[in-house]
Amino acid sequence: AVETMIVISIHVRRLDKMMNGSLTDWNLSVFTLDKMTNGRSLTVMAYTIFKQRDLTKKFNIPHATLLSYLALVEGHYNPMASYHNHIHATDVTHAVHVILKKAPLLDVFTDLEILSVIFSSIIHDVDHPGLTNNHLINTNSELALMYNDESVLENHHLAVAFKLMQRNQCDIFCNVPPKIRQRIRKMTIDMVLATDMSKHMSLLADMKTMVETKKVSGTGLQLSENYNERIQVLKCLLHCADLCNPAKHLPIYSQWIERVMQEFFNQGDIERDLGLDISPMCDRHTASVEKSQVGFIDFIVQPLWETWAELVDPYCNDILDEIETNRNYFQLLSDNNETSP
Ligand SMILES: COc1ccc(-c2ccn(CCC(=O)N3CCOCC3)n2)cc1OC1CCCC1
Ligand SMILES: [Mg+2]
Ligand SMILES: [Zn+2]
Repeated sequence: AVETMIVISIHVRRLDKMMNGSLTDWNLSVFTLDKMTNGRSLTVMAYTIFKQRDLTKKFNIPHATLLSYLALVEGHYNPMASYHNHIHATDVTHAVHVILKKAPLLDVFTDLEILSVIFSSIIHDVDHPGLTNNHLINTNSELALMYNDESVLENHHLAVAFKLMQRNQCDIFCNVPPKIRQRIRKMTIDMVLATDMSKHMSLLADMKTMVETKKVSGTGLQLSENYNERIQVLKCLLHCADLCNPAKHLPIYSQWIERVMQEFFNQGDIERDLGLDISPMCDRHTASVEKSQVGFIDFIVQPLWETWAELVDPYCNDILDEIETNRNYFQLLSDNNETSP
């Protein structure tokens, strides 16, 4: 473990130097970062963000404890999952960090809220089996049995993350007063449970309601002290970051598509072998990758990011433009596949 710490701190220093400033570059390639850090991109990214935001000092987090916990969590992401592995967590953590740096959010959230949403992004898919909630439910899995079919994966990610914190020298909140610890835990549970796709439509509806009321005030984002209002925005922030692939340059976005389809097709293969109905977009023999992405963007990603832009950050147009560019690219591919045999 000691040599891990030394190696990681070398990467952190190198990353800090190399990335200082460009860590807020939306189109940073986490794939390159992961190669550079020998598969430790989550620990290096998270540690660097904690340092840059002074969270270790503000919450009295011992450095060795932070590194131990981050390395432990990173090691509990599933390397066999082509999409839901530690690199996806690096990507979402990085996206949360960059979104929080956007002008209209700079003075909105407290240090506690910032710590909580960054912590949530780090752990939000830990020990993901590379299968969907529906699959786990339909196959009577241990996880579905454990969580009574309700947000099965998301409950599991949370339980694993907090369980790992009980390991020796891994309690990063050891110097945080109990009431504050409880508040971090509550916010983290609320945010990670909200990454369950089955909550997407209600989350979006609540966000649209906020946009309506906010339009009345007409200023930038003014949040009240009300917990429910504040956590609402943080849930959307993490959900947007979780669904940020179509908002990236095509070479990056394409790698994520390859990975998620590999995971989906693997699930479809299992379902075919079990004689179950094959989940939507999971049949490698019939799925249209391009058409699926156009639908994903039109029905989920674009409406979400458009609402986010209205609520939080009118200057989100570069992200909305990227989503539209990517959408049109896959629409074109899909049309061509139709015409040419
Ligand atoms: C790069 O492509 C994707 C990137 C991310 C997602 C995606 C959807 C929902 N989430 C949030 C987590 C979740 O609930 N999932 C995880 C994915 O599987 C469905 C349950 N993430 C889907 C993507 O493509 C799908 C395959 C063709 C169209 C949709
Ligand atoms: Mg998830
Ligand atoms: Zn995720």
